[in-house]
Amino acid sequence: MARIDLDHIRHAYTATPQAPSDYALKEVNHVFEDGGAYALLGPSGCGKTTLLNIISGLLTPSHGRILLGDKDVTRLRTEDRNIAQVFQFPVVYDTMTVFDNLAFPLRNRHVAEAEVKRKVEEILDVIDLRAMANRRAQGLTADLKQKVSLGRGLVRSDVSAILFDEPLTVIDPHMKWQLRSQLKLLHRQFGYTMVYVTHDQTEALTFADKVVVMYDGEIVQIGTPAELFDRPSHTFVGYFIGSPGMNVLPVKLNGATATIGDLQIALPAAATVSAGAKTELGIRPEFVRLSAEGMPVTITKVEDVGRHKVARSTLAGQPLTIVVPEDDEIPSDPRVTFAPEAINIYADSWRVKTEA
Ligand SMILES: Nc1ncnc2c1ncn2[C@@H]1O[C@H](COP(=O)(O)OP(=O)(O)OP(=O)(O)O)[C@@H](O)[C@H]1O
Repeated sequence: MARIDLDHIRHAYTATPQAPSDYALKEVNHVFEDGGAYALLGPSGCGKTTLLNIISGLLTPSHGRILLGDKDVTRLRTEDRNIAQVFQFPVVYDTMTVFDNLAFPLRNRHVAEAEVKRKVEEILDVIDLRAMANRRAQGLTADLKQKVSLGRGLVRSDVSAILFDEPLTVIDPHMKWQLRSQLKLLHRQFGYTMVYVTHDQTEALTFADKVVVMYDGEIVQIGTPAELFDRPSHTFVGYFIGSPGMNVLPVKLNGATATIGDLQIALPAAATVSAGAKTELGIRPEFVRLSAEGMPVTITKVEDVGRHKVARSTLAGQPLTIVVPEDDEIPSDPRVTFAPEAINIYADSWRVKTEA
């Protein structure tokens, strides 16, 4: 396995890009560590597939270099990059048996037949298809075929990285969870470098050690699920991760005080921002406390979602979502306080350090 070095990568699909908006990838300059499990997460069109295709070699970036380990592979074809790929839809050889499909990448590299057998049987257990090993792939359902594709991606242990492009799209919902757990287990066992594209946050958060959040052609944060939840680097991360997403309120800043309308909110420490920046305060609905004390809110709607209630309200004319513990009553004169340690401050959408 190898680390993946994305060295000032930019990509435009147009021949003569000029404005930043001409670039599907604006500037990606990050390292994916050897043996890390990374999920590329972001909304449709943010550039996930473009980045994955640049790593795999299906696409050559307009600018920048890509290194696998110490080797510059920017100009190498996919076949010469030593990576395994699993796509959204199954790629199997219909006339071959399930066993032979899995054995194919190994036999292609002249692995000894005893080792082929050992490895294929191990993978058959992972994808739970041992009973079908001798069946032709042709007659299998789409989700079984996709399991075979997944297995083929996992069968070689000498690859630099394994890339997955929304591989569970065609898999039954209850199977998805099982396969995801299996992938995670395999990752722990063998230490593969894995990059997994998805637009599903549950899938990303359960699969990956590090989630790479992309937005509008940029990586806006790489972090553990906890880091993305507690300290979103960009307001988009706050909004995209978590359900409901983070509240983002326009505020004026003065040292360690944020002002919204006539209300003042004490910050854990002073936030320094450049003059003229758009300043906002982020607070997750879980850390807004509804009480008899604090800043007055107007509750507009309460949704009971089982484990807790979600109250939609307005604070100084701005929308504010509050997570209310299931057994708590909504007070008749509702007020809120913000847990100070859970407050994040943003200048032009990027987080500003406020820790003392
Ligand atoms: N072959 C192409 N030619 C021109 N533009 C493209 C091409 N492929 C992608 N794009 C554009 O590049 C941007 C990024 O697309 P990309 O497919 O990488 O996003 P994505 O995050 O993978 O989206 P999705 O989740 O929908 O697959 C989009 O604006 C898309 O329209």
